[in-house]
Amino acid sequence: MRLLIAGGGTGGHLFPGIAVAEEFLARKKGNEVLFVGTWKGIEARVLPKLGYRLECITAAGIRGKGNVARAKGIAKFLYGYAQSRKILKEFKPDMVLGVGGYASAPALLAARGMQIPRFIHEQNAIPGFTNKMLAKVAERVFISLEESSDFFPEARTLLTGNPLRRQILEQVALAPLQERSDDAFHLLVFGGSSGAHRINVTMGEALQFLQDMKGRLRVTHQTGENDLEDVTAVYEEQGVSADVVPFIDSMADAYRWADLVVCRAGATTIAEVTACGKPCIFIPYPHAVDDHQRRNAEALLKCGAGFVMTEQELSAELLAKAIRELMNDPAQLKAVGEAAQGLARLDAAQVIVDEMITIKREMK
Ligand SMILES: CC(=O)N[C@H]1[C@@H](OP(=O)(O)OP(=O)(O)OC[C@H]2O[C@@H](n3ccc(=O)[nH]c3=O)[C@H](O)[C@@H]2O)O[C@H](CO)[C@@H](O)[C@@H]1O
Repeated sequence: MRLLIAGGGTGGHLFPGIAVAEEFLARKKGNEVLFVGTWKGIEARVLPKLGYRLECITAAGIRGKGNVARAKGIAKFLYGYAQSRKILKEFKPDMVLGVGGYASAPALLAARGMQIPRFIHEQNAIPGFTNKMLAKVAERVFISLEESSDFFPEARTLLTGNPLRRQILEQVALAPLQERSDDAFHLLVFGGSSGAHRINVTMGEALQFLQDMKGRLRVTHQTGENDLEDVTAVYEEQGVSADVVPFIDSMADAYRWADLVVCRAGATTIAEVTACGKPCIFIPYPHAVDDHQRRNAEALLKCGAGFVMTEQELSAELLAKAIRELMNDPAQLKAVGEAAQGLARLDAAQVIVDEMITIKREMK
């Protein structure tokens, strides 16, 4: 069978797509996957390295901008639609899965015109415009969180959770076997797939308040592309041992290593840290559509499964205080990690692949 996966832009959309691709390819020798995305998206950097085929189309948002930008968006959409039809004719997929992001709309709509079964996956509690629109033409809408069911037609919506990549699932299986030999404290700081400037700056400033802890503190800090040099310099100045990188290829290794995580609260990040049972201080991105990151984080806070600091309350001193307290309270860290793990759902990719294959067979 052949599966086309459309969308991306950010890691939060792309990585669940990769998780479904892994599951689909593992089902049967000879299964094929093709991704459709854009050159600007994270997919153009990540997929070729992993050995996946990627076709890039032209796509852009067409909502809520000035008239000129809107007209340009529509023209790009129509061009992307024509490109998608051509790709579909050549690849002849049995089914198409949209994972959100600009490229998913032209590809899914072209699939509709060619009567190829179509599916979408929504990662967030509050769906974006593209998925709300595409739900009208999808055979099934797979959702990660109960909250988003209100936005989609009940009869065609299935709660699956957010698909996790094999590297993360393997980490989950390994976790109980791992023991640490040193008494260093491992802190992982990352700001979603593109890094977070505010987290970079605040964490850098927090180091001055953690001087008494620096004997034990080891940090891995993902900065994104822009702040790498500045953040590296701050750790050096403050004498805190750190591995500062623009992007982490193996998040599974990073999670395994970490005793505590400071991060944004994107949907895919949440799915991963809960699966790995990691205690986190979430700093939600305040400009995410409908403030959905805050909602994601608060859902965990409510269950004692994470800590939350909004950007409004965030300060270097407060962040340092929270880190220090948790460094000195392994019992609390353990309890919060376990509560997080209790919320994880691990079989999303399997359920999605099962459902797509079943529906494809029924439609024959
Ligand atoms: C600012 C914004 O609107 N962000 C959205 C975007 O975020 P973003 O792309 O940051 O999404 P998430 O936080 O959900 O996921 C990040 C993904 O990137 C991976 N990763 C991250 C850092 C790294 O160095 N290496 C790496 O592989 C993580 O393992 C994870 O798989 O899409 C998500 C899913 O639609 C939304 O919930 C987020 O709100």
